[in-house]
Amino acid sequence: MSGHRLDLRGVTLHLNGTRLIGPLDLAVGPGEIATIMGPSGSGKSSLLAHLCGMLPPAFTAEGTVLVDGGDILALPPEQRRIGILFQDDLLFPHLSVGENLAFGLPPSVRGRAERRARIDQALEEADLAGFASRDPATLSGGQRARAALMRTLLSDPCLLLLDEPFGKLDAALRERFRAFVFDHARRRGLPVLLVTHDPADAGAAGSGKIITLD
Ligand SMILES: Nc1ncnc2c1ncn2[C@@H]1O[C@H](COP(=O)(O)OP(=O)(O)OP(=O)(O)O)[C@@H](O)[C@H]1O
Repeated sequence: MSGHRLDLRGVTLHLNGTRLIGPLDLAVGPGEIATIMGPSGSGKSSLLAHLCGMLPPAFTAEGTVLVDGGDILALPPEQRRIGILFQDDLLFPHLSVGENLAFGLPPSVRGRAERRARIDQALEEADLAGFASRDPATLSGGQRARAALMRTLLSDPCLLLLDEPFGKLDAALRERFRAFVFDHARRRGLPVLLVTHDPADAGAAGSGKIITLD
């Protein structure tokens, strides 16, 4: 299968000079989902922030992060082509659903018609055809969650980071949205790092790659 690969080599984080994480070694192949678990404060979100180039100043880091064999830590954050999804969908409330999705599109996608076509296709894939002009507040939790994922995927990422994205959804919705996210990651060949407290998420991920921080 074509797609992207993530390799963490000796990734270590220190917080105020004390080791918090690592050294971590992990290889995640195209469409594979690795799970990061561990108690509150163990550094799960900080690991994702490090990959994105958003680590707060109290932290220092060592090790290498390769995407498709290239060292992404050498790149500025905006060039790393990372998609991230949080527990809160973070849709902008003052913009329509379509305008929210437009934020995901890279500037290289030019022209009104092309941008509109990409957004409409994403909405269709998310079972949200015709929702472009809707106010996000009028969507159900599941619809908002799917719109947020599509906004992330429109940026054409090489890597998907998920920080408890299923945490606030009720059980039935959680399972459906999880399957939706995993399916999209697999079809696009995206390696995924999933931060979760729920062992059921790790089971559903199916890779058996579970990193437990302590
Ligand atoms: N901006 C910051 N400056 C200093 N320390 C921070 C900062 N952000 C987080 N920390 C500390 O870093 C440690 C790891 O936090 P992090 O949010 O990565 O943990 P987590 O495992 O994601 O926790 P949770 O499950 O509660 O979200 C904690 O001790 C936290 O207090």
